[in-house]
Amino acid sequence: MKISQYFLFETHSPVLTKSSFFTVKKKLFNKQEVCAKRPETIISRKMSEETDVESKDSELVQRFLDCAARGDVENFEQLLGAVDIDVKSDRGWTALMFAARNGHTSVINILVQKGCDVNCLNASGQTALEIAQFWNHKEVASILSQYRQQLEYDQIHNYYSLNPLYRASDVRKDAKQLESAKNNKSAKFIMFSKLQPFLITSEEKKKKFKFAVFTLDQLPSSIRETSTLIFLGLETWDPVSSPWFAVDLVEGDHSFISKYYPDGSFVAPFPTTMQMIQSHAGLFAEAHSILCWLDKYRFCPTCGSKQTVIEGGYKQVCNNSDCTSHKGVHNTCYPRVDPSLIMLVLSPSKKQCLLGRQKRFPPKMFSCLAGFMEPGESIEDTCRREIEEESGVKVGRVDYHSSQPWPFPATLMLGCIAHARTETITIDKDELEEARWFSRAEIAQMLAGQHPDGLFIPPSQAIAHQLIKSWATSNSANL
Ligand SMILES: NC(=O)C1=CN([C@@H]2O[C@H](COP(=O)(O)OP(=O)(O)OC[C@H]3O[C@@H](n4cnc5c(N)ncnc54)[C@H](OP(=O)(O)O)[C@@H]3O)[C@@H](O)[C@H]2O)C=CC1
Ligand SMILES: [Mg+2]
Ligand SMILES: [Mg+2]
Ligand SMILES: [Mg+2]
Ligand SMILES: [Zn+2]
Repeated sequence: MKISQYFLFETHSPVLTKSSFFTVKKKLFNKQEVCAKRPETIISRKMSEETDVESKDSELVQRFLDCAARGDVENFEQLLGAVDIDVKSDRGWTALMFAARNGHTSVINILVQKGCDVNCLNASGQTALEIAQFWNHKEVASILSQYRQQLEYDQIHNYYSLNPLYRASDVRKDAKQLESAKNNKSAKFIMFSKLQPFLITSEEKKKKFKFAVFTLDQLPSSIRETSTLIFLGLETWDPVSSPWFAVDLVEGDHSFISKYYPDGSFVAPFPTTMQMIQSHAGLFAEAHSILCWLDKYRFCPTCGSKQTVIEGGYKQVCNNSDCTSHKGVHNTCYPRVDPSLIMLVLSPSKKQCLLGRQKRFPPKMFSCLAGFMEPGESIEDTCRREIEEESGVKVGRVDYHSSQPWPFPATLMLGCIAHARTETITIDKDELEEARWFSRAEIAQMLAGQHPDGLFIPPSQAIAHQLIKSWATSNSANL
């Protein structure tokens, strides 16, 4: 039997002595463990590698890389757009690396302007910059190092966070403005049914999905009366710019959809939305999180009464006028977000990083450790607690890296770099199947899809990938 301490609260206020909580000691009986399976959220390896595998096979890719290697600008430009700009050869070499190897400044300039990934690593852990430096192509090295410096000053934007809209909370809080936005001739509407988005294939970027966008005159008036319309925002800060709405379609006649977009379909959000054009992935994150909240919080969490949806789906007010949710910090009325930590743990020597495998991961995939923030915790506390719980490793300093909305349904991933004080690993078998330290060289092989045992990390759309990559590419010469 253990002796435990209890902190006392009375109607939400802590019972305090002069300087501390008033505590009582009480015998604690054996705690019953309650284990429930989390819903499957497998990051599909197939999705992550689909682009690579298909294009690797294609003759187009060979020609693209070959033109870059030979500095054949004319033919190279013709192939741009037909293949993924960062497509890799079998040894993990990109067009940028081939051009850097042979000092083709003109190809380098084109690739950089088109937004290629200058931080890619090949299977030997080299970036294009290091290849240019090794072969003494000074002009190429100078362009690449300037561009990398510029990137370091730019804000990091993770997938699902690039929402192009100005959210215009002033418009959604004003019933008159909201009504006129719904009737605005330039208004745009995207469709959901049972929390599934209606998507089409992008004409500009084949193999990518985007929303089918409807205009006001394409929308039957009955839809606007029967469905919930979520106000997503305005196209620009200008109040007369086009408003965007997500329509949650109720059961009924949806034939207008196939009339305009016969090739589109309602799809399961995960993992298909990982393959959207980035701006639409941002729209999806906003709309899907709100719709999931409206779907789950149908009654007032405080008193159980019915609620009324207002402010374009961004608020629900309790219909019971005596309900305490109307007073003070009425945070049950607004959409909820669950903060969660995801961290790349560096070994005390900084030469290795810690990755783990959850049972639900596809075979051979390793990722960063992650865990939900608990009430009353700081980011640093959550990070240290989750790492110690899951791996037994003790962490000292924690540095913030970047964040990512993870709209399944409304998690906010806070990405950190954690500095370990110890190395011994003892895994929590409920959470992880395996965890181990990886060297930079091994990470480079995984990033290039060249690990000898076929181990790999999540795709670039996941913040886990970005954390791992940013460590592997910073100072990659020390591999
Ligand atoms: N974007 C990315 O790159 C990655 C994202 N993630 C996401 O990070 C999140 C957290 O990771 P995970 O390792 O699962 O978390 P934890 O390490 O905290 O472990 C999961 C536990 O959290 C419980 N849980 C579920 N929802 C909540 C909540 N809202 N608040 C507190 N605890 C909760 C689960 O309970 P129960 O057993 O009752 O379900 C489960 O026991 C997940 O949403 C996951 O999908 C994870 C890795 C990579
Ligand atoms: Mg955990
Ligand atoms: Mg976890
Ligand atoms: Mg946890
Ligand atoms: Zn209520």
